[in-house]
Amino acid sequence: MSLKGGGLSFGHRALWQGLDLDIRPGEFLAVLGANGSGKSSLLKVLLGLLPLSEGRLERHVPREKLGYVPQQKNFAPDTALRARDLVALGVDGHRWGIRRDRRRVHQVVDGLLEKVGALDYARVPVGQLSGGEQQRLRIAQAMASDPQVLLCDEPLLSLDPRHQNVVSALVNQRCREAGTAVVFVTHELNPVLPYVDRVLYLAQGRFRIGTPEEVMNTETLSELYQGHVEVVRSHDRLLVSGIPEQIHHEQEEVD
Ligand SMILES: Nc1ncnc2c1ncn2[C@@H]1O[C@H](COP(=O)(O)OP(=O)(O)OP(=O)(O)O)[C@@H](O)[C@H]1O
Repeated sequence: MSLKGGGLSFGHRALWQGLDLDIRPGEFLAVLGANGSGKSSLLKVLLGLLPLSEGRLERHVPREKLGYVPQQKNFAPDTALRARDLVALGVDGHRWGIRRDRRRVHQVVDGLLEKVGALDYARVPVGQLSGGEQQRLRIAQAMASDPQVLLCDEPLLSLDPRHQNVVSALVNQRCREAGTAVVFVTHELNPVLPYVDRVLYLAQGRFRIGTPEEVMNTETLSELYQGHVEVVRSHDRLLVSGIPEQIHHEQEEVD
C-alpha cells in the first residue's frame, strides 16, 4: 500500500502534504503527532473512508484483508453481545450467516482471547466490561480477520502498562510471523519502541519519516516543531519534552 504525494486538507487547513509513504509487508510503522495533527485521518485515508485532497493512494489489498482497530469508543452499557462473539465477528463477519466451520472459528477465537488475556471474560456482555477490557477485544477482533495490513488507532489507550506490553508484543508477532504490515498510531512510543521499524511523525502540517533513531532526536523534532524540543534516551525509553501547544483551529464563519 502506498501514498504518492498524498495531502489532506480541511478547508484552508492542511493536515499534511506531499506525503510519499510505502507501507511494506512485515513492516511496523508507528505514527506519532500531537492531537489534531491528522493521524486518525491518515488511517481513514488508507482505509478508503476519506478521500485525499491531493496525490494518490495505491492499495492492492482487498478490503477484508485490512484489519482496523478504531479509536476507542466504549460500547453502550446495555450491549448484549458477548466478548467472544465480538471476536468471532472478526473471523467471519464478512460472511455472516454462513458459518461453515464452527470448530475452526472457535479455535481461532479461543487462541486470540487467550493472547489478549480475555478468556476470563469471554462470556460477559461487552457493555459490562471496562474500557481496557473492551480495547483488548477490539485488537483480538482485528487480528481474527487474518489481515495483510493492520491499521491501529491508539490501541494502547486505556490499557495498563502490562497490557500495553502484551498488546504491543502481539501486534509485533503478527507483523513478523505473518508478514502483516502494521500502521500503529500512538501517543506512547515506548511500549512499541523495540518493535518499530519506522516512525512517521506529523506536526504542524509537516512530517518526518525514518527509523526511530533518525526521527526521535532533539535536532529533528526541534526542526519539525520549529522550537527547542529535547529528546533524551534513558535506558530503552525515550523522554520527549518541550513540545509546543498545538496550533489552534481556524474558525470557519457560519452565517
Ligand atoms: N471531516 C472533517 N471535517 C473537518 N475537519 C476534520 C474532519 N475530520 C477531522 N478533522 C480535523 O482534522 C484534524 C485532525 O484530526 P485527526 O482525528 O486526524 O487528528 P489526530 O492526529 O488523530 O488527533 P488525536 O491525537 O486527537 O486523535 C482535527 O483538527 C479535526 O478537527
